[in-house]
Amino acid sequence: MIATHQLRLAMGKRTLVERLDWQVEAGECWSVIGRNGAGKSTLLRALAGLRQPEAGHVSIERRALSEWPLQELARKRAFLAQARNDAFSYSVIETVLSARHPYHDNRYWENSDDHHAAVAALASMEVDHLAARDVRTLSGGERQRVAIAAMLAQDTPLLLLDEPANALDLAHQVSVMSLLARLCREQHKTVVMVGHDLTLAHSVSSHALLLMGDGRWLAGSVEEVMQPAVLTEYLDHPIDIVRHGERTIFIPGSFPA
Ligand SMILES: Nc1ncnc2c1ncn2[C@@H]1O[C@H](COP(=O)(O)OP(=O)(O)OP(=O)(O)O)[C@@H](O)[C@H]1O
Repeated sequence: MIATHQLRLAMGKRTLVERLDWQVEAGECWSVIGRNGAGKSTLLRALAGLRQPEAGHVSIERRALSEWPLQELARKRAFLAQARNDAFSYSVIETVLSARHPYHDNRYWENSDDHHAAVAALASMEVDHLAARDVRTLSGGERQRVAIAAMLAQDTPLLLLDEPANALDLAHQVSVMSLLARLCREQHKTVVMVGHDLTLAHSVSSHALLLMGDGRWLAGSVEEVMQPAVLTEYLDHPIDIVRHGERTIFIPGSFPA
């Protein structure tokens, strides 16, 4: 679905990712994990085609990003940024409808399919009751769920999400992450997301990409990669795991007295 080829990302003199050869197949759900500043958001922006890599390239369905016409690319991948800044007054439904623009070839207004997709996406995020509200009046968690709804309404096979659980209460963290896992399993969508909650990442992801922040990286299934010793090295802090029934819970190794 999406792949990187000898990708190099750097910020000034600092190398973040070096020679990343990575393949993500359709239906897989990947979590990108690493310390603050390791380069996770930078990588996600490069995958979305919003940032030029220092070397190498990204391809979607074996075609380099630079060869994709913008409108076709917008039907292929959706991107959830980490932060939002609403400068203007738009209603929630207008915000979600605007995500349908890649499907408007020769027209500038929406049809009933767009409305149906927008309302369904709002309902899946349990924010349909907020449809008429100005986005600037929403709480942080409500705004995040509207942004995810807009992404879902774009109806792309590839979803790139930077910290989707940000600002969400516990119940919504679980429901949003479960929805993403279900989209991969049942609709063969492909998800690449950045997150800091290891337990949540492990419970919904099929694969993980660890970034060290100095160029080094490790990619594989969650069983291979999310090992306490490996995470301890990549996160520079002791990580233990506790088994609870079927679940694996990740905890920081020690708290200072
Ligand atoms: N525009 C910029 N100018 C200078 N440095 C930048 C810029 N954007 C990002 N950086 C730096 O590049 C590094 C990687 O940033 P990035 O946002 O990709 O990290 P991250 O892994 O997503 O971190 P976090 O977990 O804190 O969100 C950081 O050290 C950051 O300070």
